[in-house]
Amino acid sequence: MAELRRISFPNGSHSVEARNGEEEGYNYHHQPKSYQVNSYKKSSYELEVMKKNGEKKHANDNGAPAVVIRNASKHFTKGVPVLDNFNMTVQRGAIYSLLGSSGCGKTTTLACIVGVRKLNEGNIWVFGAKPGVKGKHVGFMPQETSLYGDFSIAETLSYFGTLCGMDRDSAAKGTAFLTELLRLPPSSRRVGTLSGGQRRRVSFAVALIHDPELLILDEPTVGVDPLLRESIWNHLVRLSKERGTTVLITTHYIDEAKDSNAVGVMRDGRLLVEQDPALLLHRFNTTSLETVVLHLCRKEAAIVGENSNSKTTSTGLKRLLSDAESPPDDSKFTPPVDDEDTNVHITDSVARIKSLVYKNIVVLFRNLLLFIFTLIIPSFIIWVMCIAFKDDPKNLDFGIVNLEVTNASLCLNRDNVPGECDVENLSCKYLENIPADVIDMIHYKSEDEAIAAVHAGSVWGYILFPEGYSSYFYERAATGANVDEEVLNKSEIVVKMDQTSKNIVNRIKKSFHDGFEDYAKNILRDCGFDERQAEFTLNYHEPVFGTDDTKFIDFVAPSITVIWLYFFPIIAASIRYINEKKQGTFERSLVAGTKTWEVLFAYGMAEGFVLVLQSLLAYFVLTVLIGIEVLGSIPLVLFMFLLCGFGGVSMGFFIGSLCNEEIEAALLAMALFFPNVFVSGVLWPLEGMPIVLQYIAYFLPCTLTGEAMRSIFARGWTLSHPNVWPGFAALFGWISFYFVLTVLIQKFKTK
Ligand SMILES: Nc1ncnc2c1ncn2[C@@H]1O[C@H](COP(=O)(O)OP(=O)(O)OP(=O)(O)O)[C@@H](O)[C@H]1O
Repeated sequence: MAELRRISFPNGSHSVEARNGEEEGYNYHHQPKSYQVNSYKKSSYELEVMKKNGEKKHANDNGAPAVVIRNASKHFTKGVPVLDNFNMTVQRGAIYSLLGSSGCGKTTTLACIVGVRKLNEGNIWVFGAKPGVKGKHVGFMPQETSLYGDFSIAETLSYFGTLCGMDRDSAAKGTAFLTELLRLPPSSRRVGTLSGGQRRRVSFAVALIHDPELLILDEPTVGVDPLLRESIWNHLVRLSKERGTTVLITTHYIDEAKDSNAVGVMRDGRLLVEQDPALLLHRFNTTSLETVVLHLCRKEAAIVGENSNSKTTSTGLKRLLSDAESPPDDSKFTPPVDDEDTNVHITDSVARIKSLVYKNIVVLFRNLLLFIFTLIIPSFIIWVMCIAFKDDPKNLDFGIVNLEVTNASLCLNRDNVPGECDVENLSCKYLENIPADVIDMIHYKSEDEAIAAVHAGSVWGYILFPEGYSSYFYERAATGANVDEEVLNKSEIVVKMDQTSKNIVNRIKKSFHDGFEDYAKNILRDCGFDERQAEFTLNYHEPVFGTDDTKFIDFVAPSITVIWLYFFPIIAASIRYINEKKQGTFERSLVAGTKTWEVLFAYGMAEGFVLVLQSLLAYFVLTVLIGIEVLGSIPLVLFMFLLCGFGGVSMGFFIGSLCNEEIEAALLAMALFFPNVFVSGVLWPLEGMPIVLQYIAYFLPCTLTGEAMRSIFARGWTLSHPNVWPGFAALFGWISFYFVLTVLIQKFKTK
C-alpha cells in the first residue's frame, strides 16, 4: 500500500492526503494529458480579463475557501429532508464535481449556494460571505436554460454581463470570444430560435461572460456533443489553472468528473465522500469513477438498511470510507464574513437597474403586437363602455289609450294656433309635449288592448286619457277648491307601467313629467295666466355642478377609466413576472446580485412608458371621442391616470409573486378585480350600499380614486380638495403596500 502525503491547492490554502508511489502524477491538481493549456494562444479579451482578474482576486481574497457548507439541512416538505446534515468544502481554484443520482439534492445544494434557496438549518459561506452577497463574482448556469427567447445571443450576453458590472464594450468582446470557444450560432440569432443544445451553450456562455471567480454549473454538458464537451472541460481546466477560477459542477456523466480536482458524491441529501478523483480511483482499484460511485452508494444503502438512524449511518459510512477521505467534520469552522461586499453599493444598483430597464424595453418592443394591444385595449374598452352608456334610454314603446280623441289621426291633424287659448282636445296637446325621441307612441283603442300589449312585452306601459278629459281638466283648473269628486277623477291621466327596469321607468316618468309641466305652462300662458302656476312649488334652480340633464355617462366615465387603466397593467405585470420566474431568468438575475426591488423598480420604469401613452390615449378617447368635459386640471387627470396604471402594475407584481402559472394569476386578478369594480362605487353609488360595505369600499384602491376623478372632471376641484387628495393618497399607499409585499413574499419564497 502506498503512503499518503499532503498536496496543496493552487492558492495553498488547503491540502489533502495523497499517496506516493504508483499514483505519482495524480494530485489534487492533476490535469488530463489531453489539455494543451500552455500551447493555447490567448485572445485579447482573455488577456484583458486576466489583467482585471488579478485585481478581482485580490479584492475577494480573504483567505476563506470558495464555498463552505456546514451542517446544512433543507426540506421542502416537513419530515422529508433534501439535504441532511450536509457538509462540503470547495477550495479556491479547484474544479469540484458534485455527483449523485437524480433527486439526491445536487440542484438544491447549488440553489442554496447561489442564494435563491435558503437552508432550514446550517450555514453556507461563499468566499467567506453569505450566499448572494458575492453575486457578481459568481457565474451560475442553472439546469434549465433560463434565457429570454426574444433576445439575440449578443443581447443575452450583454444583458447578463452588464448586470454583473461589465461595460457593453467588454461584453461585446466577451461575446465574440465565447461565440468562438463554444461554437455558438451567429450572435444576432434569437435565442428562441436555437436548438436545445445551442441554448445550453448560450446559457453556459452567460455564466462565463463576466469572468466570475466562482462558476456554478448545473449539468452544463447535458445534450452537448463529445467534442464540444471536451472543449468545455478544456476551458474549465484552463480557467481554474490560469486564473484561479473555482468551478463547482454537477454532471451525470460521472467519468468526466475525473478531470476535476475534487469530487463530492451525494446520496439522499448527504455527502458520502469528498476527495480527489484520482485517489478514489486508486483506493477502489478501478479506472472508472462510475464504479467508485456505485460502490459507495451500495455500501451506504447497506448501512442505511441496517440502521435507520442517520447518526449511526454516518458513523458506519466513516468506517466504510476509512480507506478514503470521509466528509469534513469541522463543524466549528467559522470563516470570516467579508464586510466589504455586504455594504449596499448604490452605483451597482443604478447599473443593474439600467440593464434591467434596457432589457424590459427590448422585451416590450420585440413583442410589438402585444405592445400595441396593451396600449390600445384599455382605451378601446373605455370607448366601447362609454358609447354603450352614453345615451339615456330612448325609443321606448309606450301605449296610448285616448278615450277623448278616439281617432288618433285627429290629434295629428289638429290646427295648432300658437298663443290661442284652445282648451279642446288637451290630451293631444299633452302628447305633443312628450319627447318623441324618448317615447314611441302606439295607439290602442281600449284599455284591455293596451294591457294585453304590456303583458305581451310590446310596450312598457300605457297612458290613458278619460273621455271628456279636456273639459274636466278645465273645470278642475277653473273651479279651484270646490271641485267635486267626479271632476277630480275624470281629469286624471292614468299611467300604468311595467316597472321592472328602474332606469327605463325613471326615464319614462321624467319624460311624462317634464312634458306635463311644459303642456300645463303652455295652456296657462296661452289663456292669459301666469305660467309659473304650473310649476311645482319645490323648484330646482340651476345646478351648482352638472346640468339639469346630467347623464349616467357623466357619472360613470371617469371611474370606468380609472378601473380599466388600473386593471390592464395587473394582467400584464403579473404575467411578465410569472414568465420571468418560470423561465428562470428572474432567479438568474438574482444570482447576479440583483435585488427584487431593483427588478420591480426597473419593470415599473419601462412600463411607465406604456402607461404614459395609455393615459394620453384614454384622455383622448374620453374628451375627444366621447365628448366628456373636464372642468378641472388636465395634468392632474393625466397624473391620476398614470398612477392608476402603476397601481395595477404593483398589484400585478403581488399576484405574480403569489402565483406560479399565468392562468392562476389571471383568475386571481379577476377574483380581486371584479368585486373591486362593483363595490368601489364605479357603477353604483356607495351611498346605496350597506354601511359595512361602504367602509370596506373605502379601503379599496379604486373607490377614493374614482371619486377624486369625478370631482376633477365634473366639479373642477383641485388637489387640495378633501375629495381629491385622498384619491391620490390611496393610490400611493396601495402602490407602496403591494411593492413591499412583493419583496417580502419573494424573500419568504426563497426559504
Ligand atoms: N421546489 C421544490 N418543492 C418540493 N420539492 C422539491 C423542490 N425542488 C426540489 N425538490 C425535491 O428535492 C429533491 C432534490 O431535488 P434536486 O433538484 O436538488 O435533485 P438533483 O440531485 O439535482 O436531481 P437531478 O440530478 O435529477 O437534477 C427531489 O426529491 C425533488 O423532488
